[in-house]
Amino acid sequence: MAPGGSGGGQWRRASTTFGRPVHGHRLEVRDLTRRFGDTTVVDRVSFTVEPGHMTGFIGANGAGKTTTMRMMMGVLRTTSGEVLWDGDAITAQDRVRFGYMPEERGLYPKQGILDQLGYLGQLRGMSRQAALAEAQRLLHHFNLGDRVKDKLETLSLGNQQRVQVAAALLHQPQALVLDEPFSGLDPTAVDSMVDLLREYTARGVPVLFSSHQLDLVDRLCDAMVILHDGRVLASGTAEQLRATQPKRHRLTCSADVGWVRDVPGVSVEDLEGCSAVVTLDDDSVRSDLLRRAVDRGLLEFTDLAPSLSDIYREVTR
Ligand SMILES: Nc1ncnc2c1ncn2[C@@H]1O[C@H](COP(=O)(O)OP(=O)(O)OP(=O)(O)O)[C@@H](O)[C@H]1O
Repeated sequence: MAPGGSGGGQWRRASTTFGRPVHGHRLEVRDLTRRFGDTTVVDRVSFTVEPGHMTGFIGANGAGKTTTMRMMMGVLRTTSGEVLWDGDAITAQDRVRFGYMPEERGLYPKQGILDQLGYLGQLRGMSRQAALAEAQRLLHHFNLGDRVKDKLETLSLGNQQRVQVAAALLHQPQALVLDEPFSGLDPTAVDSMVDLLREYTARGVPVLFSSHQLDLVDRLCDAMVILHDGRVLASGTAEQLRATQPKRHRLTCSADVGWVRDVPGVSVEDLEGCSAVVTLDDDSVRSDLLRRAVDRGLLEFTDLAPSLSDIYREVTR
């Protein structure tokens, strides 16, 4: 993903996700801004959700994620900036083909879930029969196959959440914009939701979802956008983001490694007995450090790849 946007009309070229070629659509926001009164809550936000990329949208409470997603979906007016679909200004017709799970959810508590999903599918242009068939498939996937006649309000909150996600997926959407789809789900429900979303990314569907669950974002995402006080602090694929971080290494010797503090060009992040986590000013420091370590019984010197959660903590510090 290219922070700050990229040229339009390039979506047909293949992009690669973990070596897997993917064709599909690309969803982009450019300089998106929203003010409420004198307060700017989304400030020139730019990022791209590439075809087939599961993109995590993360940031503290109030960072502006929901406001950004609402503008992307056209349910909230932008103050300035634009949303692009395959490089062109997005239209209402494009958005009809999106799957959107809003923060406020929006299904009727007192209506049977299959009935309700069938109706929603029809609103989105499906035949009733096709909508019911797809709704049943999705409900079955979420282990709700025996609850299809129940009213939404009789389901547990986690199960209601699954039905809300099914509603967003019903019409074979070409893009997914999901506001905290994993909140309140148990680990099994998370896994089955992940499986389902991967069906979409495998077909090239760009998926943007917000979450506070950094471990999950780490496990699931091809790319990430980090928002802080309405601004994008970092965005890109996991690989691109990792490349921006200082390289950390674990050094372990057969005796105490306190001496490592005195090696020029070495910064110690953590030290406990025979083991330390260090960063090096540059690559030339490595041979000096290793020479000294060999003299002191070197057991291990390994590169530590930062997790996306580490990157998040680093850039929002
Ligand atoms: N209609 C509104 N009028 C005034 N301020 C608003 C309005 N909607 C949102 N805000 C403010 O915009 C800021 C961003 O809110 P938003 O809901 O987009 O954040 P968020 O990142 O989704 O947070 P959370 O993780 O808590 O859901 C907040 O300070 C919020 O109070």
